[in-house]
Amino acid sequence: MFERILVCGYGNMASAMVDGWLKSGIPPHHFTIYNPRPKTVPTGTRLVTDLPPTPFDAVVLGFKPHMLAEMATKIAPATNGATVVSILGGIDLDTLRRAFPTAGKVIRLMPNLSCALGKSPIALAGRNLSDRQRQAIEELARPLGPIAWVDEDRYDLVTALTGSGPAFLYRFIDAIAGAAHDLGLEREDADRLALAMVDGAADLAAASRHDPGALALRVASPGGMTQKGIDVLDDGNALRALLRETLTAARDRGVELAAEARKISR
Ligand SMILES: NC(=O)C1=CN([C@@H]2O[C@H](COP(=O)(O)OP(=O)(O)OC[C@H]3O[C@@H](n4cnc5c(N)ncnc54)[C@H](OP(=O)(O)O)[C@@H]3O)[C@@H](O)[C@H]2O)C=CC1
Ligand SMILES: O=C(O)[C@@H]1CCC=N1
Repeated sequence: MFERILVCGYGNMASAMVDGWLKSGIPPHHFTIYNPRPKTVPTGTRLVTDLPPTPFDAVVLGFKPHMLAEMATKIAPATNGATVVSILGGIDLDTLRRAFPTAGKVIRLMPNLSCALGKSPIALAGRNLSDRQRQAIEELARPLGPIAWVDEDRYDLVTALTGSGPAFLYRFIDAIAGAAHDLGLEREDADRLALAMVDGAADLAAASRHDPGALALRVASPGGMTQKGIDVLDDGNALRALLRETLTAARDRGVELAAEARKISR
């Protein structure tokens, strides 16, 4: 188990992870949070604006991918012998290893914001890990949500699905509420009803023995209202095609981010 954890960069994602870890019962004094500008951090964690000279078991990279080269130099001493855990979209294991040559192991961990509730799928990738190292990583990841080890050649696709996915879903909720408003509902009512509908539908899908495709058929009575709406989404495979394009664009941006980081780190 990692006990001395340095979190580098404390923005939207890293703060959601710390919230998830604290909610799971990990003692707050395990966390040192490094951010160049002061931030409000949870009680009992330690905020530093300069890196302390103390060693760490794990260093979580919570900054933006384009900062990798600058940060690698800055935080190098803290990564000596530590497990580096990167949430940086697109940045591959080879680039991370070049950036942190004295780290113990380098791991990719892809969360989403739901890890604050312990409900984010967590994609993991790493190489040549002993059983003990795997176990330590899994113990760190599990409080944030269900974990899956992923081959690196599919990692950007998984990132598009589970890391970026909440943004696509939020857009869907916003769009269906917006459409209901366009057709005559008060916007506030439409927002509230759309969110409650998604909340219940997601819970039901998670608890159901039926897959979402089959559940859709259980909603749609033959010859009824829902089927007419589904026909619009299915016409020319419109929804599926739009989402394939969406995931492709997000996935391919990961490849570009990795290429940009490799250029900088040479
Ligand atoms: N947002 C999301 O849902 C997800 C994000 N990610 C990944 O998480 C990472 C962070 O994204 P996100 O949280 O959205 O971005 P944010 O902009 O919210 O967070 C970035 C953080 O880095 C800090 N920072 C800036 N400069 C430095 C520095 N020199 N040293 C240390 N910290 C610094 C910023 O501090 P300040 O605020 O003071 O500028 C900020 O706290 C990215 O690599 C992204 O790919 C992965 C999965 C999902
Ligand atoms: O937008 C991004 O690049 C990151 C990766 C997944 C979610 N946010």
